[in-house]
Amino acid sequence: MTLKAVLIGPPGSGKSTLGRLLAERLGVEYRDTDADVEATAGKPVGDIFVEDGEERFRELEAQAVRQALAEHDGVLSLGGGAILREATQDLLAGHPVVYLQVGLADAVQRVGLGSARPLLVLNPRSQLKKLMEERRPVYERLAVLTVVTDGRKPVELVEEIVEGLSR
Ligand SMILES: Nc1ncnc2c1ncn2[C@@H]1O[C@H](COP(=O)(O)OP(=O)(O)OP(=O)(O)O)[C@@H](O)[C@H]1O
Ligand SMILES: O=C(O)C1=C[C@@H](O)[C@@H](O)[C@H](O)C1
Ligand SMILES: [Mg+2]
Repeated sequence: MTLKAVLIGPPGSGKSTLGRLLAERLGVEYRDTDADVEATAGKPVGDIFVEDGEERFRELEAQAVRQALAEHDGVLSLGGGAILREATQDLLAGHPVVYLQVGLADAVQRVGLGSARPLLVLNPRSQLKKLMEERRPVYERLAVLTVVTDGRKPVELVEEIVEGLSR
């Protein structure tokens, strides 16, 4: 078995939600680098940001992506900012990378006002807008398939991914 899909996109694009559903649909294992980092650090992503800093989180994240790409068969969802590291961008070449695109309105609605996302604690709307604008070119460049998720149901999106990757 080989890696079936790597999901990338900003917070709220649905990487974790669709990743789980896609893996179920394909009958393969699901893995999420945010969960891998939390397991390694022994604490939630938010606590790593606060106690150790974003740089430390990015270091752990880069290692988690490297390890997952080397050993995981199935569907892999990346943390929203994992693609910022050049080494990670290089590692993703040749993999079935799917960019989950989402507009600001839907993304804001989906992430809500919860504080589980450390980068969005202060003024989530403007933080999200800035982050999405900065990252969009990277997401687009790395993807072999782009799926527009606004107003679409997760189950429909999973079918679109399966179809898009089989072409
Ligand atoms: N297509 C969709 N339509 C409506 N709600 C959605 C959709 N996709 C995801 N959601 C909801 O949006 C929220 C965020 O989704 P999810 O956690 O999957 O995003 P993520 O891309 O993994 O974010 P992060 O980068 O923070 O890990 C969840 O509450 C989820 O149920
Ligand atoms: O977009 C980001 O930079 C992040 C997204 C989440 O998946 C987590 O990896 C963390 O909250 C940072
Ligand atoms: Mg997620």
